[in-house]
Amino acid sequence: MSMRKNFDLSAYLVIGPENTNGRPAARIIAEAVRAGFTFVQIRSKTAEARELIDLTRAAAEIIAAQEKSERVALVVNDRLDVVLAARDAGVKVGGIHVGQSDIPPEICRKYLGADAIVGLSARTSALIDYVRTCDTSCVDYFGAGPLHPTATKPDAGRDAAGHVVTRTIEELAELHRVSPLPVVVGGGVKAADLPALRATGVEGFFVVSTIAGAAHPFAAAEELVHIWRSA
Ligand SMILES: Cc1ncc(COP(=O)(O)OP(=O)(O)O)c(N)n1
Ligand SMILES: Cc1nc(C(=O)O)sc1CCOP(=O)(O)O
Ligand SMILES: [Mg+2]
Repeated sequence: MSMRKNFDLSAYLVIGPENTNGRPAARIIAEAVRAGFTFVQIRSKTAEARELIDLTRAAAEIIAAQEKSERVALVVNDRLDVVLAARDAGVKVGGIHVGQSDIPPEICRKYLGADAIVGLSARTSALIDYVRTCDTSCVDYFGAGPLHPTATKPDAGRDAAGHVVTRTIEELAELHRVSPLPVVVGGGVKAADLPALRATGVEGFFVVSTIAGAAHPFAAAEELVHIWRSA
């Protein structure tokens, strides 16, 4: 079955080489997947294309080595060129995550095909109206945030006046109610946020630093997965 019909957003790792305090990103991906993370996004604002392709290949091999290729989705942030190059090299990469100012989802769909996963960051202003009315025909899920201000993405939630606007738990519950697509929420997410986030009904959480910056990434990942599953 194609991953597009079968992905699990519940525990979603976003990671790149600049997030790991000098440790290999591949090692942290391996630990998170072993701990039960269900979705991996390769995201780097500094790596060159070749480094991104290599990391995407390493992530796909890690997922396959744990016999989770049919259950753990792998996507690349922003870089349609990297997804295409990785696929051309035989790497099992499921799709792409794009934002409002990135390559349009319909172009991603056109080049990646019907089986690919295309994730879209929901617009931060007027979020609820946006997800209710936007064209979702070629999108598979929404990323929403930030739950808290975050140094990982200082522009997340920044409004025209330069203020960071975070999403409230009430807003996220409403977002879940009106969204035609599954929603994953991130931005400064920590273990203590998960029970309230789970109660909104959204399909999952995404994290960078709570795993990639942790002294013990496996333990951090296991804790998040356990809390989400038992909340
Ligand atoms: C799952 C998920 N949700 C939101 C984002 C943010 O995407 P975007 O707005 O395009 O910002 P960058 O990540 O490209 O800086 C995401 N990456 N993943
Ligand atoms: C990639 C990303 N997107 C966000 C959004 O709000 O759209 S916040 C974010 C970074 C999340 O990193 P951390 O878990 O370290 O806060
Ligand atoms: Mg983007």
